[in-house]
Formats: sequence, structure tokens, C-alpha cells
Amino acid sequence: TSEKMSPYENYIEAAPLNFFLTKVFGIPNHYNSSLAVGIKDILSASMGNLISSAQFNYMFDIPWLVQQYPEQFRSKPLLIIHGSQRADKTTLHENAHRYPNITLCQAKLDIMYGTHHSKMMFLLYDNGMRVVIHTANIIHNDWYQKTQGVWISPLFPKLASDQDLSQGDSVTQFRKDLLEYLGAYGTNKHLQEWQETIRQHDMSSAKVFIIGSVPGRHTGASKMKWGHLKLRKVLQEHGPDGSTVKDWPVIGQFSSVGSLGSGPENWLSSEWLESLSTVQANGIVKLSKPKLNLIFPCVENVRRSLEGYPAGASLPYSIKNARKQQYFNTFLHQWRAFSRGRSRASPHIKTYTRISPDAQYLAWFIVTSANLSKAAWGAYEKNNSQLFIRSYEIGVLFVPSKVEENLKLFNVQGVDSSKDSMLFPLPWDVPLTSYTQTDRPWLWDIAYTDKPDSQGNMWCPS
Ligand SMILES: O=C(O)c1cnc2c(C(=O)O)cccc2c1O
Repeated sequence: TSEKMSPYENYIEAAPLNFFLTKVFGIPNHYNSSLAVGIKDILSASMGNLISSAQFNYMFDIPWLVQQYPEQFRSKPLLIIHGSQRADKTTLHENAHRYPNITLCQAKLDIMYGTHHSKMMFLLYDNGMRVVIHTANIIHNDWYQKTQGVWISPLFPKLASDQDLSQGDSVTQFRKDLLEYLGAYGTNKHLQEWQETIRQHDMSSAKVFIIGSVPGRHTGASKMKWGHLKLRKVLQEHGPDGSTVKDWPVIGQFSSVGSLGSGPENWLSSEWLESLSTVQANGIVKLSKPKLNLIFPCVENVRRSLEGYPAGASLPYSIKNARKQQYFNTFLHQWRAFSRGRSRASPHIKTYTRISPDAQYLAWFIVTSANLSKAAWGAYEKNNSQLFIRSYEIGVLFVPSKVEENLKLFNVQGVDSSKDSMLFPLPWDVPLTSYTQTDRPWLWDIAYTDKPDSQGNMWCPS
């Protein structure tokens, strides 16, 4: 293995949470030197001597992906898990065809409008494996000038062959939940081989919970396994206590918005917010529903971004949905990330958290592929007896007590001098910045021709 400290080891002491943002081209280097990684860093030989890998995603530029691996790893077996169908699937196969080491696996999407959104890497080395859960498509633009989130697992060592395979799970049941998520893809030989590989690795060092979504109408014991009900279940058991977070706001930050219903009580402020404001079930404290703050770029945020209006091609909020839910605008705040040098790096990251009113503490934090939509998080059906989910999503939930035994909260800014504090590297600025009177949420399918963007262009979608 390489003698020099690998970039990952350099960061690990500064990133006890393994939570990084992607490097951004065109901002001062300081903001790319700590807590930031590029795809080449993730795939670099300093992370391990790669034997094979798997890439779960929505969009793939296969020739570009191959080029992101170090030359000596470009012919290693690579499994690509996608949700493309019909012409998109044909195109993917045409692009993969010339790489004998690449195998394609199509995730079943039997439900209308469902997508394979999940973004995850399995990296198998000669001395263990890593799991990477992130928010970026496998295309150049997603790793160039956007704000994206990446969780990189510690190196999970291989279990000794005589070791009982039931060993090696973590306090958050990371491996069990990951295997259950993979099980939902059904019987695919290559995915089943990866499940066996995962079973052979000790993942006891994983300190995050998996919050996944898989398409289906989930009932009975499966109802709480996915989407916002999985979050609700984890927070009931391991969340903050009600007295601590009473009246703490919930913050949602995302890069796309679905059809949320004609009023907040249809889904947003009812079942969805109820899950995000769940506290440990011991308290009988009847909590008032907390304030909900949402972060989604306004037109000006997009216009001024490094990419200009084209950043909005990855912010697919449609006028059709927007006009049906004007109430949504009352929750909105601007994208601002001055603290991370990324106010102009348009967000494609999705994050959710519960934060103290003075913005000093976090009760928990999620980075995920899931945007603000019923398709991603699920919606109750049949009198709350089933949860209907359309898409595959995956994210990780950080809970203080699972990161460190007696840690109750994460610190946000300035470090609380008390020993039991841990700084959480927020991707965006607090306090939040409201929209101005004239600000409107970015909509990707209308024209903006009164002011040119940072590149001097207008936006005239066809
Ligand atoms: O990251 C993703 O999984 C993802 C999924 N879908 C889209 C769409 C769309 O579905 O129309 C448009 C533009 C960007 C994305 C995107 O970035």
C-alpha cells in the first residue's frame, strides 16, 4: 500500500463523522482542502487496492466514470445499478458495451414515475471494503461546480473465515439494514454476490443509520422499514428527548420538489413533518408541531451561481407543480453556504436536520438522495395502514449518541468548550436567509430573460 498518508486518513481526524462535500472548481482552495473530496479521491489507490466496485446511481456517463478510476483499476469488475428503461437503457448498454469488465443491472421499477435515485458505491479492496453514500450523479457536471454530500465509511475489515458471520454489525444495524435494502432489488446474481461480500465484512465501525426507500406499498412489519417511517422508527428509539428539542425547528434542504398536495396538511406538515419531529417515545410530552424551514434556491441564487442558469437544469421544480402549491413558498429560504465557500455552488445535496432555535446545536442530521417528494419519502394510504413509495433512495442519519456514547447533541458553530461536544460540518449557513419580497423559487421550465446570469446568458427552456 502507498506509504504516503492517503487523503482520507489526512481528513479522518478532522472528519470523525466521515461527512464530506464534493470539491468545487473555481472557489478558493481553502474550501476544497478539508472536509471536501473529489470522485478521484474516493476512487484513489490511497483508499485501498481496488479489486472490484459497484456504482448505484440515476445518471451515468460511463466513459467519464472509467476515467475517474486510477489507470490500474480501470479494468477491475464494475457493476452498474441503474433504473434506466427503454431508449435510456439501450444507450447505457451501448456505452458500456466496449468495457468487458462492466456489468449492468437494471433495478426493477414497476411503479409509475418511480426512479432509481440512490447514489452509492461499494469499493472492495484486498484488505477490506468501503461503502460510500452520496448525492451526485456519475456525470462530470455533478462533481464540478455544485454542492454535493458524501459519506465515506471507515475501512470495513474482512471477517476471518472462521468468524461467525453474525458478528460484525454496528450499534446502528448498518450492515443488516444495508442487506435488507439490497434484498429489495430482488434476485440479481451480481447483486447477490455483493450481498455475500457485505456479509463477510465487519461493519461494526459504522456509526450512521441507513434511511432507505424502495418502491412498493409497504404494510405490516415492512411499513416502518422505509422512507419517512423508518426515520420515525429510528427517532422513536434513538432520537432526542422531547424536553430537549421542544420547539426546535426542522430544516429540509433539497434540489427538487414534488407535488405535495393542495395544502400543508395533505402531507408536508402532517405525516412528513410528524416523522421528522419524532422524539424518543418515552416522553409523554405532547409536543406542538415544530416550525418547518425549507431551503431551496431562488431564481437569483441560480442566476448568480458559478454555472449560471444551467445550474437549474439539475433543479427540476416544474411550474405545473409550483402553481398547485403556492403555500410551499412560505416555508422557503435561500441557498447560502458562505461558511463552506459554496454560496455560488448550486445545491444538488439533500439534507434534513433538527436544529436549536439559536442554531448552536443539532439533534440529528441526514444526508440523502431523497428530495422533498412523496415519491421519495412515501405517503400513507388506506387509512395509514400502508406507505406508498415510488423510488429507490438511500441516505445516512447521524445521531449524536451513536457517534459517541454520551454525546447528546452536535455543535454547529463555535465549539462548546465542554468536553462532550462535537462540531458538525453543516453544508449551509445558519441562521437561514429568507427570500426577499421579489424572490421566487427556481422553476426549471419557465424563461428568465430580464437579467443575464453569471455567464452572461438568459434561460429560455424549450
Ligand atoms: O440526481 C438525480 O437523481 C436526478 C434525478 N432526476 C433529475 C431530473 C428528472 O428526473 O427530470 C431532472 C434533472 C436532474 C435530475 C437529477 O439530478
